[in-house]
Amino acid sequence: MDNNEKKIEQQRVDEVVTKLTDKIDDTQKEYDRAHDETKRVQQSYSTNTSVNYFEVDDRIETSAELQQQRGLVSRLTENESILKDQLDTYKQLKKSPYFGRIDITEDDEPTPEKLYIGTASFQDKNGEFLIYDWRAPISSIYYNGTLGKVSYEAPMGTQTVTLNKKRQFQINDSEIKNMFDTNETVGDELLQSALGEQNDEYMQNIVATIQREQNDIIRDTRSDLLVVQGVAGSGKTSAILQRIAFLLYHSRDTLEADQIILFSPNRLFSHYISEVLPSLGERNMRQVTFAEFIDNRLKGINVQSLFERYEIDDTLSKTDMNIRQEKEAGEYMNAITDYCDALTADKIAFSNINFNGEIFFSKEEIKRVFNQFPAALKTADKFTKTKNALIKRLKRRIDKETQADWVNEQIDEMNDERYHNLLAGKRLNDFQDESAERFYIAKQIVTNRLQSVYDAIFNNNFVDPYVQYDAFMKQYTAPVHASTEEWQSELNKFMHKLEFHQVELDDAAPLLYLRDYMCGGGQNNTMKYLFIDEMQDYTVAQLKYLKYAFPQTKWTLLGDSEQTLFKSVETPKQLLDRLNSSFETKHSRLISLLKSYRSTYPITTFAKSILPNGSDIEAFQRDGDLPELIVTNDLKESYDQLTKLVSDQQSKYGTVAVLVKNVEEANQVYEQLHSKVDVSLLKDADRTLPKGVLIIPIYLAKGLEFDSVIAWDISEKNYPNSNYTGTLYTIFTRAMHSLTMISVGKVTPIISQDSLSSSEIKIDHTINYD
Ligand SMILES: Nc1ncnc2c1ncn2[C@@H]1O[C@H](COP(=O)(O)OP(=O)(O)OP(=O)(O)O)[C@@H](O)[C@H]1O
Repeated sequence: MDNNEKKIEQQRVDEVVTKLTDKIDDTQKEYDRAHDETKRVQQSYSTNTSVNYFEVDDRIETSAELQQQRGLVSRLTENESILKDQLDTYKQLKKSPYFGRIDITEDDEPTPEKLYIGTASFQDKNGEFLIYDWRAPISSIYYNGTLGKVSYEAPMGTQTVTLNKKRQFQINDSEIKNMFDTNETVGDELLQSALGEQNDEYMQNIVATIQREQNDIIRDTRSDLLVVQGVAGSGKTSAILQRIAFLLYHSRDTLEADQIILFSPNRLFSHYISEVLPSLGERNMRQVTFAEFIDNRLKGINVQSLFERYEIDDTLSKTDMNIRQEKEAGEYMNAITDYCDALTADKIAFSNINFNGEIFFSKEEIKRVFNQFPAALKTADKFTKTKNALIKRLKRRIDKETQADWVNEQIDEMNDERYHNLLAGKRLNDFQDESAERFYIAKQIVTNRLQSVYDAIFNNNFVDPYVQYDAFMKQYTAPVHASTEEWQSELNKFMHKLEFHQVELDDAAPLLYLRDYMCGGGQNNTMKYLFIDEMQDYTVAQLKYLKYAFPQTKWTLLGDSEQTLFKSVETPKQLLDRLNSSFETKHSRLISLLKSYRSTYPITTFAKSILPNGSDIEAFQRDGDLPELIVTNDLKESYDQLTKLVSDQQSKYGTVAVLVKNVEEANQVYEQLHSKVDVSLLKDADRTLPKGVLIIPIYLAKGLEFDSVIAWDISEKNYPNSNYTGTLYTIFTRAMHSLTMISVGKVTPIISQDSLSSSEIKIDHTINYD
């Protein structure tokens, strides 16, 4: 591209930057004013709270006034935070105002228009768009269209225009570093440069280089079940995050970030992706791991985590596996639905509601209440009616208790501040006389005291879900995958573990479903979108429970069936069949991503060579060193090699990870290394990635990436058969620029002669196949 053209573009960048600078100054002033105002109101608020409360009228008036002031403060704070967000956006734009330009002509408008596309929109004083937000309807042309006639979806329907030019920019610190004209979705040059960079603690946004098939995922607003099967490094996680940013923009009047929930594979991952949405000017969605979600709903019980389960997977018997399969299937959940629907009062495990060590509502009383409702009602409806009836009874007992001596004593001894707090929200005219006010205060005191009884009713704590689940299992006959005796011993195991407050992961979703479905609770109707990353790690039973728990959400599921850990790899078709049979949706869509962007060409080519269907995977053309395999004679030699390797890689790359099979191996490697080189051992509870070389069990590294990966001990002993193909594939594909493998003795058969002949790697010791 000629220099003159670049000069003209730089001039435009300069003009936009000048306007942005003015805008930043104005917004800063506005922000300072807003900040002062908030401070002023807050100060007067705290002066007001110190007025005296001796007179009844004063007390109530003060309370009403304080309510008003609280409202004002919260409005001002909100305004301040909007201005702060705007300031941040303008400052970010100033560094890099845009990354794309499209020249278009509309059919009825002969003069071409130049539109510039960036991470947020920016208008000048006359309302003219100097930058279009990448999520604006017209910006989709940038990602989708090749030159010529193109169409895009706008609020008023499909629009068609002619795309005359597409230009890409790399602008750093207000200066154009590179620019290209292209006819492709987003040309290779920019992508090469983005992917060639070294990794840091946080994932980056990819809005400047979104690829066409990723754009389909990001901009889909029709599907209520969107399933993305994407190979390792194909941008699934990136696509979800940009999709969330897109949805927040597209439905900005009706959708808030906290109505979106993402189930992420582990806590490190949550931290890793935490900067993407803020870098696009959006708030983060809610994020939770499945284990956290379960723990929250089964308080007081220690639910086995997926990670704990991985650790013992090797030791399980065939029977254990069969039973697990039984409980993970959709049919098991269907059986629970049928069981709950048919429950009668005498089959329900009611329990007493206690207060202060004494029975407040006995289980017999609760059962009688339950039994008075028509048999034809659904079990959950009977539960709701029972709850309402119990709450009525509780209220009657509260009213009676207000006359008790202890209550009168408390009121007489109460200090002004507490009295005032109990009156919060009340106005002067709300009470006829002082005794009405005293009754109100007494009621507050008793209600507070009996809060735990109310909570017990509200949370359905008058039924024992564990006993009920046990009863369900007892009557559950003819398991498909296990014999009657095996099933019986499973029942004993469940109750035995429960004594120690433990529940296995396979039981968690069925148990929760039984509890919630039976009582009609545990549903969140405010959540509008649900995302699951690494969907291959979820069982159908778990997905069904989530479907029950979030009934109003649209679903986006992303995963890679090849990255299944510690079990044999399932084909995408099998995975999909499982999903399709448990989701009854109107608009479902499957998108496959076959191109892998994360790793260099040699690494992807090698990684895919170990998969049975690896040839479908397309490696992005990015140069790099060949993966290296070091085969040693014994453990000592391996540790020596590893120590050398760690120091060497550390000097070359920002992030280096030694990926191992499990915690035991991680501990052993750490023991050997930590006195010689700077290494950190990562555990399940860790939320952030420390600097230096990391030793990580593979299940904690899911979804993450590192400049350099050292795959520890990929020997036959450690990875004996194809059950581990997914595990090794996941390890290899965490590497962006460098992959080194160490094998203590004979190499795993997963790296077969065939796989070696279809890819190129550097081997420092002959592999012996016999
Ligand atoms: N269009 C793109 N432009 C720039 N970088 C991209 C693009 N698509 C993917 N990448 C990069 O490729 C890497 C892999 O992306 P991501 O983690 O989203 O893939 P994934 O499919 O979730 O991977 P995995 O399943 O292996 O965890 C990231 O570094 C991401 O930034």
